[in-house]
Amino acid sequence: MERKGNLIKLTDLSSDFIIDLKYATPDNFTGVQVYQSADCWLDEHTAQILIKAQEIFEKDGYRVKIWDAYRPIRAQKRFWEIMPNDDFIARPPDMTKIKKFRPTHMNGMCVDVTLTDKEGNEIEMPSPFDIMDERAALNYSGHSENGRRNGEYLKQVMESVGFQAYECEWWHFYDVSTDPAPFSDYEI
Ligand SMILES: C[C@@H](N)C(=O)N[C@H](C)C(=O)O
Ligand SMILES: [Zn+2]
Repeated sequence: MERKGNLIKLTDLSSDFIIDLKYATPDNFTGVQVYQSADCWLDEHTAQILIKAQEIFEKDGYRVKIWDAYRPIRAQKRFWEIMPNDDFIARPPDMTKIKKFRPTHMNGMCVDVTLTDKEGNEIEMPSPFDIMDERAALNYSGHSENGRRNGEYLKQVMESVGFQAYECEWWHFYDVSTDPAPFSDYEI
């Protein structure tokens, strides 16, 4: 199995996911392709609990689509330059000073996900991905009933396996059930 530090390629563990990394295409808030490849790298523990979630979703008739997983520090810096807003972008670290790590995309311990039906059609969710305003929050009052219910179901299953939802972005989940790995800057 190919590895980069704590990271593994999700497709080496499972072929059940729909991998659609938005930052490997120009179809994202930056308007340009940021990653060189569409390979989905994750911390190994994070991948294992995501597979547990996927098994639950599959029993309920859904598939998991992944919009983002491991994100190198260099990409996080680019995102922050474009959108320096703590609600929607994690502040890039000063790696010369950092002493304690936490789950982020920069150690492959966060995922941005949605759900599809068995045929791969996205189901209705609270908002489009990376909308970066109050509509991204699951508790925004203007969502459709169906979108809100599906967002709550996504959150409930993800939290049942060891992720924590992020209140400002319904699609973003932290692996809070293991020790955080160091951030890294592998080219992907
Ligand atoms: C940029 C967005 N998809 C995202 O992942 N935001 C969180 C807060 C992050 O940058 O870690
Ligand atoms: Zn995210």
